[in-house]
Amino acid sequence: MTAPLIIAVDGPAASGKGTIAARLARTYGLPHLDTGLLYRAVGVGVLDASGSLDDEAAAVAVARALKAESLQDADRLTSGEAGEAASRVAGYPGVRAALLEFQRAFAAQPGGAVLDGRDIGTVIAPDAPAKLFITATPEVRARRRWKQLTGRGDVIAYEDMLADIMRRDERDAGRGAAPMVQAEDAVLLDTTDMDIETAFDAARRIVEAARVRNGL
Ligand SMILES: Nc1ncnc2c1ncn2[C@@H]1O[C@H](COP(=O)(O)OP(=O)(O)O)[C@@H](O)[C@H]1O
Ligand SMILES: Nc1ccn([C@@H]2O[C@H](COP(=O)(O)OP(=O)(O)O)[C@@H](O)[C@H]2O)c(=O)n1
Repeated sequence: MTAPLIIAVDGPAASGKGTIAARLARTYGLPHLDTGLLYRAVGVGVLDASGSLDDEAAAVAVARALKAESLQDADRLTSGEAGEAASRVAGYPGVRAALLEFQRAFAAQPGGAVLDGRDIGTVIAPDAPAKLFITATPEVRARRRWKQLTGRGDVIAYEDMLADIMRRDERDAGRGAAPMVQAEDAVLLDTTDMDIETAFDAARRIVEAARVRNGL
């Protein structure tokens, strides 16, 4: 029996990792988990309970009680407020520990899986045969996220979006618990000058090379 095809897709905000991960999942007929949604749901859960994002115990309690229903409100979870709250609670080791098993189990499905986030290649699925680290300049990423959010009616200035993204990058890369970092064996894909189609083609070629290398 061949080993399962686990595809780990990491990278900073609005680099295009979710878009690429979803398309890879469709291409290979694999289930896909956007792990950022888990952290976003915890952040929103703390805010909804009128808790403080500085309160680690409150965030851990929300993470431990997380249910599938908490992942349904796509509009709320993809808001700028949710992204900011997510990156605040994601720094707490207790929150990460509470979400670890679910993600590991998802990655370990017999047929394989695609997961995207910040620590998939380093912590959740360190043995994944295919690992990508998707990036782009902060300016291009801010432009993409600004277009995405204003396109659905959110009101935000590009300059504020850029500041949000840079602050979140710094927090995600600088934290002690599972910081955002390219895994040693991940392939870097810089999508700054690529449209979605070009970026996806490049990602698919990276996965194809990994399949050949691993006999999958
Ligand atoms: N290469 C690209 N060129 C232009 N827009 C892109 C590209 N990749 C993704 N996008 C768009 O940018 C936004 C953020 O992409 P997404 O995949 O959600 O990023 P991430 O998961 O890294 O936060 C989406 O609106 C998406 O359609
Ligand atoms: N595997 C993951 C996924 C997300 N996160 C955190 O959750 C926040 C939101 O993640 P996301 O992937 O939904 O964010 P975007 O890249 O889509 O903006 C990130 O800024 C990280 O702080 C994490 O710590 N680990």
